[in-house]
Amino acid sequence: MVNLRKITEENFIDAFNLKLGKSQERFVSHPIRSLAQAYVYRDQCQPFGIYNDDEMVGYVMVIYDYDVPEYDIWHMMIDEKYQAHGYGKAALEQILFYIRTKPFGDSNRVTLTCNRDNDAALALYRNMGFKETGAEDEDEIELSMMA
Ligand SMILES: CC(=O)SCCNC(=O)CCNC(=O)[C@H](O)C(C)(C)COP(=O)(O)OP(=O)(O)OC[C@H]1O[C@@H](n2cnc3c(N)ncnc32)[C@H](O)[C@@H]1OP(=O)(O)O
Repeated sequence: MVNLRKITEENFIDAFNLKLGKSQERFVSHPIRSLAQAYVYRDQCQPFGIYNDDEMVGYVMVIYDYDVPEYDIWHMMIDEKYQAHGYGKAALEQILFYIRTKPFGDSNRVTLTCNRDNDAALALYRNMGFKETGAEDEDEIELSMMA
């Protein structure tokens, strides 16, 4: 069963060892880089390992933007050998459940950006109810929903 676990000293090496497909590396920062950013934003974000039972199969970070305010989903990835097993969809449901607990502040708005060529991720987000906001930055388009 898919579950989220906070990144701690117990599991950060497992996050370091997650692998993207070669063609996917341009779509998302690897957890190593993401965790460096998580340190910078440590008062407003939570990085998670995505688990199937006790096995780490992916990674994601939730960060609160106090200026909007809104919750943002950053750097979501499923290890290439575990993709297309339903883990991404199940993890996204868990992420929205976490955001509904409003861990950093009072907003139901959830936003992410995704490369316009990333068909798999765009299908996942659109199926979950995310809609384009019209904002874009180079190859990244912004999508948003109310949790
Ligand atoms: C905000 C951001 O972080 S954007 C960056 C997103 N991350 C990446 O691009 C990293 C590389 N990709 C991945 O890690 C994964 O492919 C993810 C996270 C996008 C999806 O995770 P997966 O576990 O593979 O997806 P899962 O098996 O749960 O499928 C969920 C939906 O995604 C879509 N999908 C998954 N794989 C594909 C594919 N190869 N082609 C098209 N659509 C796909 C489908 O809509 C699918 O739903 P369905 O099975 O009901 O049709």
